[in-house]
Amino acid sequence: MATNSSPCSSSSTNFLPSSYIKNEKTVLFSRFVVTVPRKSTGVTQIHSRVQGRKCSHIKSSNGHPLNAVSLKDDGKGIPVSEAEKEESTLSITVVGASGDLAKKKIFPALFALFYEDWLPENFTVFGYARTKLNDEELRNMISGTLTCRVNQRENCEDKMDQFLKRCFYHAGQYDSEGDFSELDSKLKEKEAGKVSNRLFYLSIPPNIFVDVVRSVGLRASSLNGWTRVIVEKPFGRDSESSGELTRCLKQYLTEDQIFRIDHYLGKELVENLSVLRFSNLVFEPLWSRDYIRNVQLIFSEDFGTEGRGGYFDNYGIIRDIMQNHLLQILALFAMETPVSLDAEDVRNEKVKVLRSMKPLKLGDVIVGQYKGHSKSGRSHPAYTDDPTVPKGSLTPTFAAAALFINNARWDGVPFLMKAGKALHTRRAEIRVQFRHVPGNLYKRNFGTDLDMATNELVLRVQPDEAIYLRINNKVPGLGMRLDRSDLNLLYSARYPREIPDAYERLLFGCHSRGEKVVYQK
Ligand SMILES: NC(=O)C1=CN([C@@H]2O[C@H](COP(=O)(O)OP(=O)(O)OC[C@H]3O[C@@H](n4cnc5c(N)ncnc54)[C@H](OP(=O)(O)O)[C@@H]3O)[C@@H](O)[C@H]2O)C=CC1
Ligand SMILES: O=C1O[C@H](COP(=O)(O)O)[C@@H](O)[C@H](O)[C@H]1O
Repeated sequence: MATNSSPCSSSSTNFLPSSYIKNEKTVLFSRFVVTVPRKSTGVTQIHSRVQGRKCSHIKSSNGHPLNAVSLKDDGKGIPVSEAEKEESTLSITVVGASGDLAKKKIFPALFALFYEDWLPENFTVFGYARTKLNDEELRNMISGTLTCRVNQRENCEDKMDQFLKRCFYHAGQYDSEGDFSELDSKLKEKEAGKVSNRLFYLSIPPNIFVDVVRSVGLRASSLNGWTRVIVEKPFGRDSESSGELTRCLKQYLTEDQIFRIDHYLGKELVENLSVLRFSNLVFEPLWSRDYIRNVQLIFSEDFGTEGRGGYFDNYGIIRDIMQNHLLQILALFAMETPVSLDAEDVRNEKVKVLRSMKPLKLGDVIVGQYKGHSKSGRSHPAYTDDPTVPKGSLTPTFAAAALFINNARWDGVPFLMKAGKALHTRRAEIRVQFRHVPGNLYKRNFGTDLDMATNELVLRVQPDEAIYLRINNKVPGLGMRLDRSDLNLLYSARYPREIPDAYERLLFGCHSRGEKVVYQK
């Protein structure tokens, strides 16, 4: 078992299986969400007017703006003036730049932010990993994954060239302070004496998080601006290992510098969940056990681990998808109305939901693992055929679970989570099934299957983002035939603009804390 006195090295991180929900709180910084441990510095939002525009600054409870916190000032923070902001630089280092997430999501998201002018004037992107590459090789590697918005292709090539010229690479070991010192020198060169803000995205396996944070903290943090580190999941395997990881990270960073993100909370439809519920009178009165029969949270992918087995096999689908992405959605869905949209208020309501949850029983869970099969002349390998998966592995790649919230609003309503890899389709949905109409006058028209006639509200998170409500209506004509139809808000029809990727929202939030978003509207 991990103890307070154990050393914070990767090899000492002892992961034990069980739930690790209880130790965490979720903070919503206006446009994105991070989880922080319970005793973290609180945040509050204050409003002021800058140049005639209303804007929000998020302040830490120590009274300083969070965006002024520098590692070297021990987390106490130094206020940054507007003039200093003009003169500041932003350096974004993608640690693990050679990996799957970096190539698929992080570099493309950074390019999209640049394309849309959401990055500051002075910025530099660095890739860091062990793989030996030079700047040009990094640029070649990522250029294939950068895409322009479908509806905004003008100057796309130019913009890509401009972006790639700002991308550099440094090869190094994750536990080498010397290698991070060299990175620091390269960063300083690009920052050219300006106030330097540094963002490190840890796109690496979790067993090396602490090594990197130590090296960053000791050798590559900013001396005159802020330093922030973004980590996604898995943030430990259970309560103890999650706490241990926090303790280790906090030896080198203050809480304000650690951004624990969940990229599902950056998805457009997940952001819209609260808007739908709290800004439309029609839904909130129905949002309880009185009207809702069950809630389904569904994640499926039509591809397998495909070389990510080394990571996946240690975690399985429950820790990869359910404990974080689906549980965050569940908490947002089920929470009471927060006092305000401020981070702390939303987080507090979500924590109450998690604390009211009935511990999951083995009998309420099923697990499975995908097998190989052939379809239309193509063969699809089994999970254990993946060379990165240990032979004979029993790690689940599919799970379904019924969860219950023991509170006045949700008592007895099953929240059904289903998640799987290598299934038939790729989709993520929230499906809300309502109760039957009591004494339904039209039941004869529906036949025996009353379930067919119940209303359903669906938030299709991806692909083809949509919100639709299944209702019953009369088929036009002299007879009385009923039909089921969808009142459908299909995003591609209503909003022809491409929807930003979740990582764009999160990366933007981490470097700006949403200030530009607030300025704009
Ligand atoms: N892929 C995804 O869709 C998502 C991933 N994540 C999280 O992001 C992080 C990165 O994921 P992903 O890119 O898929 O991971 P990868 O397995 O692709 O690893 C990223 C890089 O880390 C280095 N690396 C890999 N294994 C080791 C090791 N055992 N020891 C030291 N370095 C290693 C490699 O770089 P090099 O050898 O060049 O040093 C590799 O290119 C993980 O924490 C993952 O859980 C979160 C959400 C989604
Ligand atoms: O966190 C993860 O998410 C991806 C799926 O993300 P999406 O945004 O493409 O839906 C999943 O493939 C991966 O296993 C998991 O680690």
